[in-house]
Amino acid sequence: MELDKMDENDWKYHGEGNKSLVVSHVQFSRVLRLLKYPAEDSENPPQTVEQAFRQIQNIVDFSSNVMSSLLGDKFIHSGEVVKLPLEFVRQLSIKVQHQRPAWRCDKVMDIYSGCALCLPNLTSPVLHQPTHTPPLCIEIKPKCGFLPSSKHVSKDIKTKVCRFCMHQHYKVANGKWKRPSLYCPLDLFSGNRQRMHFAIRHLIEEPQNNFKIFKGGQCIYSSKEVSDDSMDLNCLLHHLRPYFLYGNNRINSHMTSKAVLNDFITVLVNALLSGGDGEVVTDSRGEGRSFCEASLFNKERIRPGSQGLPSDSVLFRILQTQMLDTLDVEGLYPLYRRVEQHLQDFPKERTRLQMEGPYNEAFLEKLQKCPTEDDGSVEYAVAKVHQYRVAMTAKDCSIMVALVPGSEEEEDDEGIPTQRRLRDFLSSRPPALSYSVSILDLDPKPFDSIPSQLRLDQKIVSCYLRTGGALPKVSLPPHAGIFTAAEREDCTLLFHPM
Ligand SMILES: O=P(O)(O)O[C@@H]1[C@@H](OP(=O)(O)O)[C@H](OP(=O)(O)O)[C@H](O)[C@H](OP(=O)(O)O)[C@H]1OP(=O)(O)O
Ligand SMILES: Nc1ncnc2c1ncn2[C@@H]1O[C@H](COP(=O)(O)OP(=O)(O)OP(=O)(O)O)[C@@H](O)[C@H]1O
Repeated sequence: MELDKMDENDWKYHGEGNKSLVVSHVQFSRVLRLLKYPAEDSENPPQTVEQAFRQIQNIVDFSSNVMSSLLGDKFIHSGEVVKLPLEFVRQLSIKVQHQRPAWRCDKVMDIYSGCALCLPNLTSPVLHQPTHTPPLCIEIKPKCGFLPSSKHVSKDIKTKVCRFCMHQHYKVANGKWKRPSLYCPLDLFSGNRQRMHFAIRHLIEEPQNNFKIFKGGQCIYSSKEVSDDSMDLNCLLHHLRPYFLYGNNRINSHMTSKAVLNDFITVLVNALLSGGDGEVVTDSRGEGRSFCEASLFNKERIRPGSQGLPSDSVLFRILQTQMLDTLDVEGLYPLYRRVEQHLQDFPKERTRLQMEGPYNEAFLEKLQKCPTEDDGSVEYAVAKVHQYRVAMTAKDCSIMVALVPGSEEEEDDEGIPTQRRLRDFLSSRPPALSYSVSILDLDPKPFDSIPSQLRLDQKIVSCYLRTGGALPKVSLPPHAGIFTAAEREDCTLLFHPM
């Protein structure tokens, strides 16, 4: 990529979150992630070029020096900061504007600094061998996978119903989403295949901002708008079918929709549990803390067998990092206040305590060497705050699973199709799809955001208690003709046992 010869026509809108907007290159497997600002700041840049550059460099450092050590560097692509011509950025901003979802337009793309993060495009991985069917990439934002056990938790409900499930009530009540999602992160993080299947089914049913599917780099399935009435599941099935035709099905092209979805979810569960030969760790969330009372999964249906995640799987690593939040925001807040007071008294300490970075090894050491007991020191409080911020990042990151079909030209040394291809073609087992797993969106969460996180926590809990945990019936997701009422009761009716 030649930075002095940038042409907006080589880039297209790819997606965005709350803090950044992403464009992808039309030819190469690269994306540019640009900062966003509140629309009211659009006339005056809210920070200088140097500050914007530092903000993005902080993201790179936090990802490569801190999160990658906790999550495993095999999952992480930290990217690099690039300085783009301002005219290119302005033209790009005009070009992508009409493709942006209306509900994200309360923020505008940064057109002043010219700084961006350049990353590999995880939705169109570079292939060693060409395939007729393009890679399928599934993005999951799993959110928090455990119930807090901190003694500082003031409302019992927080130890029974997970934050995501409670938050759904608040989001629907406030119009962020029209319908609630019945996905429960505790099922996804359980390591139990039945529960994971159940969780993914609900992500498909109501993706919100937690689930997207890309084919050949194009988003083919997501919640486009707040008011989106129904996801076209049939259209999704049409896209998925070619990846899951095998054995006799491949010959007569017949496969039921349920079988296609079932195979798709099975492959996804396999990828999420993969990661080498790591031992399976019994549920690290502790006795009684691994089930959310709001999940519709029927516990009695669990077949004996695997419970817990392989220790080198992506889900295990994310969960362990999330669990660095040992105090819950309620227990953390007094420590935040201690640090805040200290910084007011000694402003120069902000640098020594690395409140805004640099995110280097010393920062990682600070949070890893935190004493177990509170000795009243500011060092203890800072270490807990740093741990909490890292946990917040892990609670808000996304997983990208890339599924790559075997190459059609795959041959052994003598030019004969490999045994595996032949076996897949003839057998009644799903064809081998190779997969790779990455984690994205590993930005540091600002120290100053802790008070608003406490306020949001309080609002979510009181909204849930006010409604008694009951969701309005009319707002339940439609099932696009695929999920029947009986299937809602029992996931095993829809999805075959594995
Ligand atoms: O607080 P939460 O759990 O609602 O998470 C926010 C996300 O909302 P979600 O519930 O996932 O829809 C929110 O996502 P959306 O804008 O809703 O897509 C952001 O990821 C936000 O992070 P940041 O402030 O942009 O760094 C996230 O904020 P924090 O991670 O800073 O709390
Ligand atoms: N390296 C990448 N390759 C492909 N797509 C990406 C990449 N990074 C981000 N994206 C896409 O862009 C979207 C927005 O990116 P990202 O989640 O990093 O934004 P954000 O503003 O930080 O999100 P949040 O709302 O969580 O703060 C992602 O959901 C994903 O679909």
